[in-house]
Amino acid sequence: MRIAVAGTGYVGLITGICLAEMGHHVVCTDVREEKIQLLKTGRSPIFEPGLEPMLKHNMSNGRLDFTTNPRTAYKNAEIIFIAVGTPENEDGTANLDYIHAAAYTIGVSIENDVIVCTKSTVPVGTNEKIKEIIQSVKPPPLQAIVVSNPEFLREGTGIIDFFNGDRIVIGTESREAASIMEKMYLPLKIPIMKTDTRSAEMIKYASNAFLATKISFINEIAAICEKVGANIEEVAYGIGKDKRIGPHFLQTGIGYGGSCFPKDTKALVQIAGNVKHKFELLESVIKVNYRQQALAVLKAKEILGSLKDKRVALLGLAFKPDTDDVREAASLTIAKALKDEGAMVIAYDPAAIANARKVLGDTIEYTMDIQLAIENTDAAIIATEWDQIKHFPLEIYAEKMKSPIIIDGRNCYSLQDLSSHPITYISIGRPSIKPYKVKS
Ligand SMILES: NC(=O)c1ccc[n+]([C@@H]2O[C@H](COP(=O)([O-])OP(=O)(O)OC[C@H]3O[C@@H](n4cnc5c(N)ncnc54)[C@H](O)[C@@H]3O)[C@@H](O)[C@H]2O)c1
Ligand SMILES: O=c1ccn([C@@H]2O[C@H](COP(=O)(O)OP(=O)(O)O[C@H]3O[C@H](CO)[C@@H](O)[C@H](O)[C@H]3O)[C@@H](O)[C@H]2O)c(=O)[nH]1
Repeated sequence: MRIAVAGTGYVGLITGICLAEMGHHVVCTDVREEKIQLLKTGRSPIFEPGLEPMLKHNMSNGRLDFTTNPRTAYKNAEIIFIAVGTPENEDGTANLDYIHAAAYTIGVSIENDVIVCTKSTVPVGTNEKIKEIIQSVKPPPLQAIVVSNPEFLREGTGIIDFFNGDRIVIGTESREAASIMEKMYLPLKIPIMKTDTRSAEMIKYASNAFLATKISFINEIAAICEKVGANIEEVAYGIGKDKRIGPHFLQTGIGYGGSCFPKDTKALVQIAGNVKHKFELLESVIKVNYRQQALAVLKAKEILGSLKDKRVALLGLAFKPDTDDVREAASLTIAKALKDEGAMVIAYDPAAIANARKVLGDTIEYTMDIQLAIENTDAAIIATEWDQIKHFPLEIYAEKMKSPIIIDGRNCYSLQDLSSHPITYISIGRPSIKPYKVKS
């Protein structure tokens, strides 16, 4: 099929490249000239495992192209995917400016009947608005059928998720469009659910809200475990064995970040509020997450006293491993809090330094070498469970740090491994090892 994708961010680019890999002819378009220029040279503007080789492969076989010109992208397209951003407004609602602009450009550009398929996460009713905007510039008889097709991929495993998703949701009132979309996805052999547009839009928010709820729930249990002397790892394993609960998304830590859970939970609270429903459960999930992101610095203060002039290594900047994305990452909250306390911060990350620097500037130091990061520091805070951090030898902490104190916000190390090292180790929801008070 001939497919166009609007937006070459995490979702648009992964979707476009994977559709080309399936054998479709794909043209991706973006308003950002520098992204398109980079992509045209076969390089990916984002760090996503496996993406660049697949990009190069499909460009060289002629199935994948990039342009800043929407008319070129949409010419003769049978399906246009919208994958532009829907960031949060100050009041927590979803900002739909990019969606509306993309819809308008589609309306202006199209010259044949087309399916417009929304991958972006959008509040209920948005697809109706998209249709309205397109029709306002391109009225019938030209037909643009709008379909909601929410995306469930995770950053860092985007390609795996595209080809092995748990389900594909197709939301439309048009049987014809649903069957074309179904045919397109059929080779993936992923269960397809066809539903109405509004339910499809809601499925996306409800999925993310539920997953965020699991995380905040386990973080609450972890806080109680610390006080009653239980071990959260044992507890999460024990409850996850119950098939009705399941083992996923029960990893405790310093909270969820990323471009989706924080904004989508807030947007759903607003969506509920708009219809006079106070979503109290989700409001608490969000509150718990703020508390969780503040935890690492509180624990550092408990053990070190004042953080003024203390040198602290911040290990991990990305909101999760295998991505360069720092949007809403706990590391940013931690870095700012440490600076507010007067600490000197040196951060390590294998992929996300450039993006973190855009937010934090030169308020902290950066390095891509863990040994350099921890050298002569008073404490190390682990914010992301990169493999490079999880497998970093404990004896080197003891050797290189001024005082070997690790505050592990992602429970990277097993307590047994710690017991043979002279390290003070504070993690989340588990007993602390050799904690001692350092006089400030
Ligand atoms: N990041 C994820 O893992 C993920 C997963 C599922 C769903 N989503 C949702 O998908 C959407 C996109 O997320 P993302 O992380 O890929 O965003 P992103 O910010 O990484 O990328 C969005 C891209 O759209 C481009 N753009 C903006 N306006 C445009 C226009 N009019 N025409 C063409 N391009 C335009 C931007 O320049 C940018 O490159 C959001 O609604 C998000 O909630 C994201
Ligand atoms: O048990 C867990 C699982 C995750 N996290 C944190 O939760 C955040 C999000 O992680 P993850 O869901 O793996 O990454 P995302 O790429 O943000 O993916 C989520 O958000 C996407 C955008 O909507 C959806 O498409 C995905 O289905 C959904 O998992 C990260 O900060 C993780 O550290 C935890 O703290 N504990």
